[in-house]
Amino acid sequence: MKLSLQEIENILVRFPGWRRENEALVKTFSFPAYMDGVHFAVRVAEEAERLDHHPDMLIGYQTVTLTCTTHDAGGVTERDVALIERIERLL
Ligand SMILES: C[C@H](O)[C@H](O)[C@H]1CNC2=NC(N)=NC(=O)C2=N1
Repeated sequence: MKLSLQEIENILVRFPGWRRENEALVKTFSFPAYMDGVHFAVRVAEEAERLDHHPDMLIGYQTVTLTCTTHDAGGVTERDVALIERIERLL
């Protein structure tokens, strides 16, 4: 079930750097080099497979931007929160 705007705001307090953009949770991660971001993206992909919940990933030169939304629900759900929790633990 989609979380309300208020629920999302309350959750975001626990996750520095994450923001809400429309119907998604978004964060841009910075890395010293391009391949560091690529390796991070692979680890995120492995975690996503474990959870069966998959973020959109944009790999930049020294950044990776993750966009987490639940397509089936058309917005942010607890599945996205579980995913960003796991992603933060990868760092
Ligand atoms: C059957 C399977 O659980 C669903 O198709 C999953 C897979 N990964 C997914 N990932 C995301 N981001 N949103 C979804 O709705 C979604 N659905």
